[in-house]
Amino acid sequence: MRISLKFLLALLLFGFALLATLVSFIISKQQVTDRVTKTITKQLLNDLNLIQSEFERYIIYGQAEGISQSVAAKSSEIDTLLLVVTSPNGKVRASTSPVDIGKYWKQLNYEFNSKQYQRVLEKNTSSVWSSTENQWIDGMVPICQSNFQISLRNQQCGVAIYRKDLTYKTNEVLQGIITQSVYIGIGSIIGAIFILIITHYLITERVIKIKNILIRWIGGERDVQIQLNINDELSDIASLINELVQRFSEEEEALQRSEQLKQAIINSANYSIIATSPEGIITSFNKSAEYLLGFKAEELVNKKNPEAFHDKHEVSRKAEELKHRFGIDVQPGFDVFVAIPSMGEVYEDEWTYVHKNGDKIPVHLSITALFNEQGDIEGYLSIAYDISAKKKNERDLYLAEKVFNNTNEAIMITDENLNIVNINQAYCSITGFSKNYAIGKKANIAYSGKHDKLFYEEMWQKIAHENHWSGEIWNRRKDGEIFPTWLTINTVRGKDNRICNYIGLFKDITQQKLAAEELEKLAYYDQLTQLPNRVLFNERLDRMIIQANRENKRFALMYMDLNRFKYVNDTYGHEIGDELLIQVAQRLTKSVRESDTVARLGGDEFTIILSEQKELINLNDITGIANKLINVINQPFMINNLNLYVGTSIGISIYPNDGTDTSSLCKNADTAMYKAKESAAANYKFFAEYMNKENHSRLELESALRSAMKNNEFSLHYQPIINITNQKILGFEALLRWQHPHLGNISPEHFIPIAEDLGLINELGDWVFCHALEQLREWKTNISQEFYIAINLSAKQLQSNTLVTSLVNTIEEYQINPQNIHIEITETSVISDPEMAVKKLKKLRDIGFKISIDDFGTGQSSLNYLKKFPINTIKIDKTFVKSAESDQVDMAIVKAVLSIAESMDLAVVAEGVETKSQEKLLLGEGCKIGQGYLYSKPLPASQVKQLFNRKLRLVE
Ligand SMILES: Nc1nc2c(ncn2[C@@H]2O[C@H](COP(=O)(O)O[C@H]3[C@@H](O)[C@H](n4cnc5c(=O)[nH]c(N)nc54)O[C@@H]3COP(=O)(O)O)[C@@H](O)[C@H]2O)c(=O)[nH]1
Repeated sequence: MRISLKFLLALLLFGFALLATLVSFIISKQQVTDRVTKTITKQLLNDLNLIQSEFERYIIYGQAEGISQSVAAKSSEIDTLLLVVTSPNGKVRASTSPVDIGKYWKQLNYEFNSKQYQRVLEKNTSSVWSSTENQWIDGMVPICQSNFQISLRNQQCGVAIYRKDLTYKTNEVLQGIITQSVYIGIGSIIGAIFILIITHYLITERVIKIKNILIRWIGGERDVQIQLNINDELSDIASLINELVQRFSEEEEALQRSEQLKQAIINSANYSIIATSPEGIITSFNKSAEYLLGFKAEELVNKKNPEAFHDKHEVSRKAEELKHRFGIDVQPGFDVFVAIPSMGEVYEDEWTYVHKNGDKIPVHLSITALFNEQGDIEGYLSIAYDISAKKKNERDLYLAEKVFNNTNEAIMITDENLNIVNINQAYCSITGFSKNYAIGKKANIAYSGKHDKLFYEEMWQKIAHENHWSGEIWNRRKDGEIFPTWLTINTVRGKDNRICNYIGLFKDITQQKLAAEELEKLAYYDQLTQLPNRVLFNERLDRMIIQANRENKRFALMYMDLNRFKYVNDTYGHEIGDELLIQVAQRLTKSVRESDTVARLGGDEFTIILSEQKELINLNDITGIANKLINVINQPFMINNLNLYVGTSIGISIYPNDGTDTSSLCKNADTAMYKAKESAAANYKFFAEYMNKENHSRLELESALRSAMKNNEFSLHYQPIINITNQKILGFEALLRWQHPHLGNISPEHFIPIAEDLGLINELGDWVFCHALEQLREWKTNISQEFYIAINLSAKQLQSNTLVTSLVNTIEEYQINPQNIHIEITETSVISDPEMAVKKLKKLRDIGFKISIDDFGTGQSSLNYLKKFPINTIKIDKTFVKSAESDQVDMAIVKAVLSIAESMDLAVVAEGVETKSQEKLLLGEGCKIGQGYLYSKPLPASQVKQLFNRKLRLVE
């Protein structure tokens, strides 16, 4: 039970006041009682003496009634309780209580003391005594009847018994004492209150103040101070407390700082620090532990270790290990961690922590028990750090050792002076040197001598600067064989950055090199001719341009393809074609210098880079080389007992005149080659700017051609085909004309190839076919004479899958008999796919169309065609007709054609008959049909009708 000081003080003061009052009252009361008793006793003795003398006088003088009167008088006195006077016989003579008179004194019920009575009589003296409870005082005095001369023995005496009230007097005095005590009590209380007030201000209130300040201080307020206004012992105590508090605060602050420092150290430690209670409850969990385990401290503090972040299987395993290692009984659980620390030793082992995300982290764990002064364990401290890197290093080292010993690549480790420190098994196997032999020797034990001093100087310079070198190097085996390797050298530097080791790693690349060479051949060389292919050609041309540019030189590039190669290929098969290409490659290579590059770009296309040594290339030299090349290619090729003839066309571009880059040089040489092909005169051509202009005008034509059809710029002209013997018109050849609004008349020789290239030829061909048939239908209604229309089909048209259907649809549409249509094809148009051409032409012939071979003799003419193809007519090319008179060969060709045609029952039309003498010559050789300006130029349809009305031979 808590009693406040204030209350206790008040209680004590008031208690003390009451007690003092009470004690004073009791003491006063006793004193008063004694004093009153003494006074009354004295007074009683006095009264007894008076009574004795008075009553004995009454008796002596025989005035006994005086006794009764005196007794009666006494009874009125306030303190008289009783006055009895007895006679010598003991009977009551007088009494304050009349009823007693006459009674024997013993009979009276007043508790008289009989012994005192006897004694008073015997001794003749008065006697006084008080009642047991001090209620009254009895006094006895003898009352004798004789005078004083009478012997006492003979005297006859009674007794006067006088009882005085003590209580009255006592009460009267007590009343005063009580009043006095009340005053004392009140005074005491007032005094107590006063003391209490004084005490409150001087002590209680200040003690409470001290208490409150202390409470605030305990509550955490450190800047509070006890300020007491009176300078006394309490203020001394306050000062002492202030000082104490001050010191305590300072110590506490220091402690806090030290705690914070400790916590900061713990938190900033790279180690995970976890403290637990002796039972394994986590009490502290530092930042590193949070980082390592992914848990926040508040998630694990108060949780039981090891459940939180240990793998229970590992815990069980470690328990078993501890049992075996130390023979101690360890339960799987917290016990595993503390079994050794609880014996006062540090437990260290490798463990696996389980991160919050489930990751396993290998750690080095050490656990120490924390003992208090009594030697009891207060808890445990576990310090752990992540050893993943160490583990990885160990693994890496293990792997490195495995790799070192098991790799197929040779490894050599030297010290900084290039003394061999170690070599692996692969090194021994590749070089033949044993470990025992190699270790301690210099790194160049496998020196091949194949590289010069500069090579090694550059290599070591690079290693010194870049710590690394790799490249191809030749080494020598123990048996002396040298072999290529791909070597990598790395340096190992110490902490002071000085080289402490070199690591050389190489593999035997003999096979790789062979394969690479093979690959290079595949990549850079044409497999058929072994000449550089397009890739290598481009590289060399690039290099050539760079070199020529640097040295301010010129060089020539030749583009060439073979004439009639396709014919050979198609006629004799690919094997012959391939062999021809091989021989061409050989001849070309032999015809130029080694420093020149002869390349095959594909098919029958070859290029030659003439790496001119002189400062300025001599055009005459190039011409000479071109002629030489043409000449060697013109020589017959003997393949499989066949004498094959092919020619070549060469286009030449010169660096830097005709281009300063590969693309323009190639393009221009190619253009020149096509020009050479077109030109009958020379089989080589230097590129000239005009060729580009021609190319430009081709582009212009292409664009114009695309819109010509819808602009109605095409028309057909018709040239009659004449029976020379009677000058009658047998038919007309429909010839396409293109009248461009700005470019004027454009020859079909120019635009037909372009239309083929642009894919417009089928549309254009259909247009020609429709218009020619429409015209024929019209003529048929107006002209009675029977004649046919010859219509030209280009090679591309012949390849079209819809050709036959399209022609059939058109003849049906215009109701024309196919017998009246002569389809003219050239030899070259069937060459690309002769089988397809035969099939199509047979279909057309079966339908009823007539087939003519145009320009016969100019292409790869072959009697095979005449035999295989379903031909009705051969048209001898105008070049033969033109020069038949002057050129015997041409004349022979004309004759041969006429003879073959006759034997095969084919009609022959001589083209380009311009003169009468040509007509005569042809007629003389049996050629009965002609076409040419001698009879008529190609005319528009409107003028054709007149041809029937007047004599032919418009051109003389
Ligand atoms: N696929 C198609 N080819 C066509 C078509 N129209 C014409 N052509 C072919 O274009 C080439 C050039 O034709 P063209 O300029 O019309 O020349 C023809 C005649 O004008 C010309 N000729 C006729 N007689 C003489 C002569 O006495 N002397 C002389 N110098 N030239 C003459 O010959 C060309 C006809 O030759 P050919 O076709 O070989 O019978 C030409 O190859 C045409 O085939 C067409 O619609 N489609």
